[in-house]
Amino acid sequence: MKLGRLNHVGVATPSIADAIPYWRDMMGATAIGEPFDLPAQGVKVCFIDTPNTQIELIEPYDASSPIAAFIAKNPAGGQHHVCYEVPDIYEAKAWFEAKGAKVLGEPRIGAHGTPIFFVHPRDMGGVLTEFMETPKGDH
Ligand SMILES: CC[C@@H](C(=O)O)C(=O)SCCNC(=O)CCNC(=O)[C@H](O)C(C)(C)COP(=O)(O)OP(=O)(O)OC[C@H]1O[C@@H](n2cnc3c(N)ncnc32)[C@H](O)[C@@H]1OP(=O)(O)O
Ligand SMILES: [Co+2]
Repeated sequence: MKLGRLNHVGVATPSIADAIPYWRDMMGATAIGEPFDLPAQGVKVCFIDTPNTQIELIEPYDASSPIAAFIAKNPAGGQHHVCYEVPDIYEAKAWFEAKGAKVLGEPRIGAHGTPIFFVHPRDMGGVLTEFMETPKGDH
C-alpha cells in the first residue's frame, strides 16, 4: 500500500454552530464550509480549509452516532481521527487486515464522495485512523 497525503483531521464537537466562532475568531480560519448532514455516517459535518489540509468538524447526528460515546466521554469535544488518502481502498483494507489490524466495517462512501474505512485506534498507536480513496483527478 502507498500512503497518500493527510486529507483531514476529524474534530468532534457537541455543536458545529458553537464551534465555528472558535475556528473563525481564534484560529483565523477564512474558508469555512456550509455544515451538512450525513445520516448514513451518523454525523453532521463542516469542513474548514487550511493551506495544506482540512479540519472536519463532526457533530453527532443522533443518539446512535458512532461519535456519541466519544462526546459523552469528552463533553467539550476534541480531536477524534486523522484521515489519509490511499490510491485503492480495497488494496488498503487488505493491507491492514493482513497485518492483523481491526478494520471497522466495510468501505462506504464518506464526506468527499469516495470510499472510506476506519482502523481501530488500538492497532494505530491510539489514533482512530480513517483511510479514503483519493478522488479521481487528484492523483
Ligand atoms: C464525515 C464522514 C466520515 C468522513 O468521510 O470523513 C467520518 O469521518 S465519520 C467519523 C465518525 N465515524 C467513526 O468514527 C466510525 C468509526 N468509529 C467507530 O467505529 C467507533 O467510534 C470506535 C472507534 C470503534 C469506538 O467506538 P466507541 O463506541 O466509542 O467505543 P468505546 O467507547 O468502547 O471505545 C473503545 C476504545 O477505543 C477508544 N477510543 C474510542 N474513540 C477513540 C478515538 N476517536 N480516538 C482514540 N481512541 C478512541 C476508547 O477510549 C476505548 O479505549 P479503551 O478504554 O482503552 O478500550
Ligand atoms: Co473523517
